Formats: sequence, C-alpha cells, structure tokens
Amino acid sequence: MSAAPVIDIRGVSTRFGRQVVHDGLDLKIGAGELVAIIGGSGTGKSVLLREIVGLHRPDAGTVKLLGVDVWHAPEAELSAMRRRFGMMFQDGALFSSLTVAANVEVPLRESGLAPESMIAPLVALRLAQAGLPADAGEKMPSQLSGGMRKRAAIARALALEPEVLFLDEPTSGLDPITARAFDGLLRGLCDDLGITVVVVTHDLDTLLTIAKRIVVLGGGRVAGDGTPAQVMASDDPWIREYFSSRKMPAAEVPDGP
Ligand SMILES: Nc1ncnc2c1ncn2[C@@H]1O[C@H](COP(=O)(O)OP(=O)(O)OP(=O)(O)O)[C@@H](O)[C@H]1O
Repeated sequence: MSAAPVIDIRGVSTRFGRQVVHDGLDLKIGAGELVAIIGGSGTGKSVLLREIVGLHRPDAGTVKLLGVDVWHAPEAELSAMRRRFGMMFQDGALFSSLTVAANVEVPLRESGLAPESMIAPLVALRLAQAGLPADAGEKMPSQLSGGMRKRAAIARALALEPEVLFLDEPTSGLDPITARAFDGLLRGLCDDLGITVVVVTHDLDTLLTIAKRIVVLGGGRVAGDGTPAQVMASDDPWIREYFSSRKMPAAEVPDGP
C-alpha cells in the first residue's frame, strides 16, 4: 500500500460488558480497494463498520478514515470528513415518507454543497449511477422491489460523490439474479468511479466474483486477509469450514487484482 491508507485501524478493542468483540484489531485499506469483510456471527463486523464511520466508540485503539482520527478529531474536521463517505446499512434505511428522489436530495440539501439548480440533475445522475430508471425518482420506497430499494439506498449514499462506500450485507434478501446484478453495480463503482468499497457480506458469490480482497474477522482480530484465492487456501479451521460449503474449481477462483 503506497499512499496513505483510506482506512487505518490500530489496536482497536471493543467490549460489551464482559464480552470482548475486538481485541487489538489492526486493519489498513487502501484507495480503490474493494474489500469484503467476513467472519462468524458476532465477530464484530457490523460493529467495526460502525466504529469506522463514527457511530460506535471503541474502548481502545485508533480509527482513521480518510486521514481523520474518527474518535479524536475536532468536530469541523469530522463534519468535512463525513461528506466524503457513504454508507448503506442492512435495511437500506430510506425515509419511507419521501419519494426516492427526495431521499437522494436529503444529503445534497443538508450539506449545502449543491446549488438549487444542480439538485435535480444531480439526483438524476445518482439514480442512473445506481442503475435505476429515471422514473424511479417519483416513486415511494414502498412501491419499489427489494433490489430497487437497495439501489435507491446506493443512489442516496452516492449523493455527495463519496470516496469510500460502506455496505452491510447489501445482497441479503435478494434473489440470486438481482444479487449478482447488485454485485456488478458495486464492482463498477469501484472500477469505473474509483470508489473504495468496503462490504460486510455472507454472500459467497459476492466474495468470489467481485471482492479483490477478503478480510476475515475471528478471535477479536483479523484472522485472514488476502485475495479470495489466498484466503481460501488458509489453514484456519473456521475459514476452511466456511469455504467448504461451496467448492469451486481452482480455475474459477479469482486471484484478485
Ligand atoms: N449495542 C450493543 N450492545 C451490546 N452488545 C452489542 C451491541 N452491538 C453489538 N453487540 C454484540 O457484539 C457482537 C458483535 O456484533 P456485530 O453486529 O458486529 O456482529 P457481526 O459480526 O456483524 O454478526 P452477524 O454476522 O451475525 O451480523 C455481538 O455479539 C452483538 O450481540
């Protein structure tokens, strides 16, 4: 990793009561990477995302996002940094009483970065980047399919042209065809727009087809880290069991970039 990492996590420890979730966890992610985070249930994947974006304070350690110390920087620095990343949580979390277009407008208006005349064209651009037809903007979230709702959430996460995108289980609840189309969208955001994408997922197809790097959480730390082929070759018992549920011929296992 030549340039400064986009995400730099050092010695992070997280406890809930007597439960130790992270125990001195270190992780660096560079610009333009598409990284999938996996791990058994309760290994702290979602909590780690929340710690990176400033929603949960770790008990120890430092978390830097885009060079900013998420838990110690002054508010002005944090507020500027918040505009440089987007996130999509498991349920998409759209405002149900607003149209899709109005949902995408929220960050544009809140940031004050876009002049009024630019808001409609920017919304149209974000909807197109998320792979939605133009008329999806007029619809209410409840009128969309699950896959389209997730695309709408991506459009909103892209509103401010983020450098980093975080997604928690983006393909959960989608049928396999819609899920693969969603994978293609994520790959395009990374490859075509240069966005660093960090995705927590249990979806083996996502892992094996679009992730350039897989990070495995286990035992409070990073228990595996590498290209899909490297991680699949690991001796770690949990990793072996995880991937044994779906064996792929070696030729099909992508080797990453
Ligand atoms: N606010 C909280 N209060 C107490 N415990 C919490 C809290 N948030 C998370 N935990 C616990 O921390 C552990 C890690 O949670 P996390 O949601 O990060 O798991 P995960 O790795 O994403 O799991 P899964 O794959 O099942 O979604 C879990 O045991 C969870 O119960």
